[in-house]
Amino acid sequence: MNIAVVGTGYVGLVTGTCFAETGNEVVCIDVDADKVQRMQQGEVPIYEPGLKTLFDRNTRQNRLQFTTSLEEGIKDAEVIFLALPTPPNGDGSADLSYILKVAAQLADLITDYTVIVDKSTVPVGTADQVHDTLASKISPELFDVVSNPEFLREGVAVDDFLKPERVIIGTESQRARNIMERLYKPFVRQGNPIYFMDVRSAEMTKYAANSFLATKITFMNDIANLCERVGANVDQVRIGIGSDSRIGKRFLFPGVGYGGSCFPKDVEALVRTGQDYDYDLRILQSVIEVNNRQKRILADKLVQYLGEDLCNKTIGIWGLAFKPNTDDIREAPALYIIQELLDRHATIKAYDPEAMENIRTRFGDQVHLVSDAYEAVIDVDALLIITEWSVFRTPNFEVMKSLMKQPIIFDGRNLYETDYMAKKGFYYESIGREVVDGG
Ligand SMILES: NC(=O)C1=CN([C@@H]2O[C@H](COP(=O)(O)OP(=O)(O)OC[C@H]3O[C@@H](n4cnc5c(N)ncnc54)[C@H](O)[C@@H]3O)[C@@H](O)[C@H]2O)C=CC1
Ligand SMILES: O=C(O)[C@H]1O[C@H](OP(=O)(O)OP(=O)(O)OC[C@H]2O[C@@H](n3ccc(=O)[nH]c3=O)[C@H](O)[C@@H]2O)[C@H](O)[C@@H](O)[C@@H]1O
Repeated sequence: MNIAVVGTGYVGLVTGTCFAETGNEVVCIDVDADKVQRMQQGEVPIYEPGLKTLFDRNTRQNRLQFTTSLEEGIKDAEVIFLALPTPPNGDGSADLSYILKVAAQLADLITDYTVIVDKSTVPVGTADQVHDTLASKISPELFDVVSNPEFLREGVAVDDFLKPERVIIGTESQRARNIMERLYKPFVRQGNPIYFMDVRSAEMTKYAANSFLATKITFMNDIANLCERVGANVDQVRIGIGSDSRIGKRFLFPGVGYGGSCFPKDVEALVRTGQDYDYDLRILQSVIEVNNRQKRILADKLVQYLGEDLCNKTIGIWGLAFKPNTDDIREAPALYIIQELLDRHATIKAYDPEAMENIRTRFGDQVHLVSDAYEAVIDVDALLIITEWSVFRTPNFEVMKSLMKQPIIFDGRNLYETDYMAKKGFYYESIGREVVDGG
């Protein structure tokens, strides 16, 4: 099938590449000329495990192409995926201008029946707006607008796309349904379902899923903070509740708050949708509040221990990306923690396996970026662990102790056993567990 994907970010590029992998002819379109040129020259502009292999294979076989021209890109397309940004407006609502602008452009270009797919995360009613935008210029016979929200996670995006637990397709058109089914069949071979539903339910499913997951994490962060106060260990509590299949083991890891380009904006946008319909989503309002507090918790712990003024202190940081296996720093807790430390005049040394370029763009030389984890602890007064990259899980603590000015660790991801850290001679604070002082 001929497919066009508009927007080649994390979602668009993975979507386009994976559809090429199953034999479709895919053209990816982006307004970022530099990005398009890099992709045309064989460079994958984002870090996403497994993507490069698929990208190379499909570009080599000419099933995956790139252009800045919408007109050229959609020329033969039966299906056009919109994988465009939907960033938050000032009031928390989703900015639909990217989507509606492209929809208006498509209205001037479509001449044969085409399925337009909202792949971006968009509020309930957006597919109707896209439909109306097109219908203001061309006959509704010439297109259907489908909602097909994406559930991939960054860091495992290719795997998630190739083996989705479910595919959600919102459409009332049998013709569009048949086309979408044909497209997705290769990905649901293992018996995972495609759920067809009405467009508004599909749009709502995406926000409900992200908001539920954000709530689950935030609930655990709240419980963790209480565990610290009552002398319980949140890791044991997590195992204790997670073995109840009604609760489930996954997404119960407490930490430094959820970040990323989606949970924060999507929870805000759903609250906003509630307000638009005179309904207060009170649980989600609390989730936002608790998460904002949690993002600063590691800095708060540090300040409580080392004092308010950090001007003569050097702080090491391990992990800058909002989660492991990505270079993405959008809404990463590290951004908030770094800003807090800078406001308190600390010197910062930081290491992340993939996200340092993005941090450099954001903070310039205010943060000393170093080339490995051990370098980031040389002469530091304390180390903060913000992202749970595998490389941080079993470091040589003897070497660390010899390099650090003081053996003090604030671990936002509970990577180590507290008893062990005490035995190794560290002052060690983590999330929802006892503080130990082996010094
Ligand atoms: N990043 C993720 O893990 C997931 C994101 N989503 C949703 O998917 C959508 C896209 O997200 P990302 O891929 O992360 O965004 P992104 O910001 O990484 O990529 C968007 C791309 O669209 C391009 N673009 C902007 N205007 C354009 C135009 N007029 N024509 C062509 N290209 C244009 C940009 O240059 C950029 O390359 C958002 O709605 C997001 O909420 C959904 C599931 C997962
Ligand atoms: O709509 C989206 O963009 C995507 O948002 C999330 O994916 P992603 O943001 O890539 O990453 P997650 O693995 O969900 O992690 C999000 C945040 O929650 C945090 N988290 C996650 C799990 C956990 O147990 N604890 C925890 O603090 C992570 O550290 C991270 O900051 C969802 O998991 C995807 O299903 C969805 O498609």
